[in-house]
Amino acid sequence: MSTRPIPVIGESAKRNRGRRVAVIGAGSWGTTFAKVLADAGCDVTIWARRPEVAQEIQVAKRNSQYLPGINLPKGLKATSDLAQVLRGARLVFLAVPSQTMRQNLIDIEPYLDRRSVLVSLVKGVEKTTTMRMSEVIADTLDVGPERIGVVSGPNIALEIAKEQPTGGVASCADLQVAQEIATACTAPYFRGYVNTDVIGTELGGVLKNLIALAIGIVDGVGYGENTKAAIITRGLAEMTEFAVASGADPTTLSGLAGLGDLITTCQSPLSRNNTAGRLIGQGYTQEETREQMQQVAEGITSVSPVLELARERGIEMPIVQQVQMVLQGRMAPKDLGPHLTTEDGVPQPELSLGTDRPGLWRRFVNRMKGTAA
Ligand SMILES: NC(=O)C1=CN([C@@H]2O[C@H](COP(=O)(O)OP(=O)(O)OC[C@H]3O[C@@H](n4cnc5c(N)ncnc54)[C@H](O)[C@@H]3O)[C@@H](O)[C@H]2O)C=CC1
Ligand SMILES: O=C(CO)COP(=O)(O)O
Repeated sequence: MSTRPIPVIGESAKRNRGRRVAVIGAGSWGTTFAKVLADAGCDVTIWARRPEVAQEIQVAKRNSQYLPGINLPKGLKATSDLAQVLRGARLVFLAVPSQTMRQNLIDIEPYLDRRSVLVSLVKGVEKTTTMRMSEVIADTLDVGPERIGVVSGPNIALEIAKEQPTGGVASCADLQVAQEIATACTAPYFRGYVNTDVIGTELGGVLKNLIALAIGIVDGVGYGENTKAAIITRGLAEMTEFAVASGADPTTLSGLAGLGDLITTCQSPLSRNNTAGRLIGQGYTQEETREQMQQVAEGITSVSPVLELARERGIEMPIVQQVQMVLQGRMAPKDLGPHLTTEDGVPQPELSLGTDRPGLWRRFVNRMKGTAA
C-alpha cells in the first residue's frame, strides 16, 4: 500500500483550530506526542497516572522525569482525571505500555464519547493473547475499525521533543479518519502520512523492536557494521514475511513505519530496545537489564508472542529466534548472526534465489487477486 503524505504543511494551527484531542499516558512518547499535537494547533489534554506528573506538566510545562530540559507548549493541559481528559475529545491517543493497555481501556470506557477514535501509539503486543494493540482495542471496547487508528514511524521521542524533523504514518481502515489523524499531528517538524494498512503499520513498529534487540546484542559483543547491516537487511525480510502472513501489504514495511523505524531504532543510542540488547550483549542477564532500564523496552515482551504467531503461520524468523535464545541464556550473544546457523548450531548456506524470501511477493499478489497463495 503506498503511503501518502497529507498535502498541506505550514498552516497546521489553522487546520486544527478547535480540534479537541486527548493523550492517555505521560511517559516520553505520550508527552512528546502531546507536544506535537499542541504545536499542530490542536487543543490537547494529556492524562498522567501520577498526579504529580500531571501537576508538573500543567503548571511548569515540564516533564522532568521523561523529557528533561524540554519546554512543553503553554497551551498543553494535563490532568490525572480520566473524565476531564476525555470530555469532548474526538481523537484519543493511547501511549501506555502494551501490557497495561487492556486495563487502561477498561478504565477509560465509561468516559468515552460514542464518536471517539482510539489511536494507538504503542509498539508492542499483548503477551497473554498475542494481540496487536488495535486488536486489543476492538476486543475490549465496542468500536468498529473506522474508530481504531495507529500512528507509527521513525519517532525517537527526545529527538522529536527537540523539534528535529521527521514523520509518522497515520493508519485507519477508513481513509478519511486516517487523514483526520494525520492532520491533527502534522506540525512544522512532524509530517503525518496516511494509509489504510493498519496491520502493516502496527506490525512495523512491533517487529523492528526485535531486530533492534539483535543489533544491540551484537553491538554489546563488539561486532561492527557488516554484522549489523546483514541483520538489518535480513531482519527487514523477516519482518515483511511475518507482516504479509498476518495480512499486511509488503510496501508498508518498506516505508516509514517499517524500514524507516527499523533504521532509527537500530542506529540510535536513545532507543531503549537497542540499549537493552546492548546490555544483554555485554553479559547482563535479562533481570539485570530490566532493573537498569527505567523505561519501557517493548521488544523484550514481544519476542515470545511474535514467535508463537510465526509458528502458527509457518514463518521462520531466525534472527528473532536467536534473540529469544540469547534472552533465555540458550545461546551466547557472540553466536548471534544474520541467519547463519541451524538450530543445532551448524552454519548453513542460504540457497534460495534473490535477496528476499522466495514467493513472498507472489503470495501477496495472489491474495490481492483473491487466489490461493
Ligand atoms: N519513547 C519513544 O521514543 C517511543 C515510544 N513508543 C511507544 O510508546 C509506548 C509508551 O512508551 P514510552 O512513553 O516511551 O514509555 P515510558 O517508559 O517513557 O513511559 C511509560 C509510561 O507509562 C506509564 N505507566 C506505567 N504503568 C502504567 C499503567 N498501569 N497505566 C497507565 N500508565 C502506566 C508510566 O508511568 C509512564 O508514564 C511504547 O509502546 C513504546 O514502544 C513509540 C514511539 C516512540
Ligand atoms: O519506537 C521508537 C522509535 O521509533 C522508540 O524505540 P525504543 O522503544 O526502542 O526507544
